[in-house]
Amino acid sequence: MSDFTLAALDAIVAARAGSADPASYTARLAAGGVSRASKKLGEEAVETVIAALSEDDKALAGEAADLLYHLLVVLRIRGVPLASVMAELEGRTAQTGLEEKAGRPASGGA
Ligand SMILES: N=c1c2ncn([C@@H]3O[C@H](COP(=O)(O)OP(=O)(O)OP(=O)(O)O)[C@@H](O)[C@H]3O)c2ncn1[C@@H]1O[C@H](COP(=O)(O)O)[C@@H](O)[C@H]1O
Repeated sequence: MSDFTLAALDAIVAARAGSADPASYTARLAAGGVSRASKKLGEEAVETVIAALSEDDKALAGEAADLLYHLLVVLRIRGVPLASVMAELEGRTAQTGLEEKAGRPASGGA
């Protein structure tokens, strides 16, 4: 299993979105603004659904990768840190009391 993380991809997206490199797809997408990037995100979401319903596992993994990448770009353009999304997910896990099953110690306290 790969050690590559969403946080590592987010760091790459941050660096590329802030660059003026004309070869960078991320830079071009970020320069296009939230409207264009959100449209791309929607297209990737639809392609992921189609892959889930009618394509093989490799195709689904590819579309899911496109979807996560474009989501990170939209979050970056909007200035919403990935950490905020992870904190939201962590909070939901804590609410259900399943932290230990997720491989994390319970947060303790009362
Ligand atoms: N993970 C990705 C990634 N996933 C998808 N894509 C790009 O997303 C685009 C989506 O494909 P489409 O066919 O829908 O889009 P398109 O027709 O090329 O583009 P549009 O004109 O429709 O916008 C492709 O150009 C892919 O290359 C990505 N581009 C970049 N990354 C990561 O970002 C890093 C930096 O990339 P650059 O910004 O290009 O240097 C890379 O090293 C990767 O780690």
